[in-house]
Amino acid sequence: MDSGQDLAKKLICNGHNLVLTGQGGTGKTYTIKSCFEQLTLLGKCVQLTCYTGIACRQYPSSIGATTLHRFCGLEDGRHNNNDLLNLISFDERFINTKCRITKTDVLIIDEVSMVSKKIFEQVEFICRKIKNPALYFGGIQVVLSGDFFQLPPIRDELYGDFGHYCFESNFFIYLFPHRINLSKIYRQSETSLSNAVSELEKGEPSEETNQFIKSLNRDIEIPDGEPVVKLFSRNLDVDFFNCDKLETLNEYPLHCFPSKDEGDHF
Ligand SMILES: Nc1ncnc2c1ncn2[C@@H]1O[C@H](COP(=O)(O)OP(=O)(O)OP(=O)(O)O)[C@@H](O)[C@H]1O
Repeated sequence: MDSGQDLAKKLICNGHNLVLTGQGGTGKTYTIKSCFEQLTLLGKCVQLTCYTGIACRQYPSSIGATTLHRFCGLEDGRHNNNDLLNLISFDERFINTKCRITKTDVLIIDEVSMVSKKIFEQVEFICRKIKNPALYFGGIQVVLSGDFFQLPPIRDELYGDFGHYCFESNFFIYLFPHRINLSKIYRQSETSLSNAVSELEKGEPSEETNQFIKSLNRDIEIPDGEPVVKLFSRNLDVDFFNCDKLETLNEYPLHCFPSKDEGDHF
């Protein structure tokens, strides 16, 4: 571990709240995994959560990472604080949520840049009311990990979420006096690329970065009829494209494969 990672681990394993940030590839996940192991050895009940299900998969199944929404029973964000508290306190469908929160000593929230102020404050409220009303987060130690230059919170105005960052919350500074930004990039050694990413995410590309990007400009030759991967930023465009492609396959019979998902409701 480098000195930043080592300091982060020491703070976390000594019971401090921490915000761990750093560009992609600086070893945030690596550090969190190591802390998880150490905290578990110390007999702590650690809940590792991510904003998305996909990010949960980067952790081994033995860690049992879940989404933050699942951890706290947030469902799709429709409940206000008191309604959600009532559900978790008295509705038997939320019994697992209540048990999870009650037994948690340490809550790790990965991909924290995507957690909105509204979600952050709702998780704090629920943990406090369920576990210990006298303490923020009910006394649960909280570790936040992520890169605020990556994906921001998603607005959901229907349910009163205006997409503010969690650090805009009034009690954020008070709760997280310790913040470590990891800076050594392990994932790749091409410095021109990592410098470019670092400068572009701040919106301040240097002359070298501009030159580097220009040097990548080239015509891409795609041989006729070769399949190429298309990327779209909206599901609607994906659906249109896929429909179009499916229609060109009409010489093949169309099969439907019905499926039924089963499992815990929450
Ligand atoms: N101290 C270290 N020594 C050796 N390898 C390391 C160290 N720290 C991180 N790595 C390796 O570097 C790679 C990137 O680390 P990791 O995935 O933890 O970065 P990250 O900051 O979580 O990235 P992202 O934000 O993209 O998720 C991994 O293969 C990891 O094993």
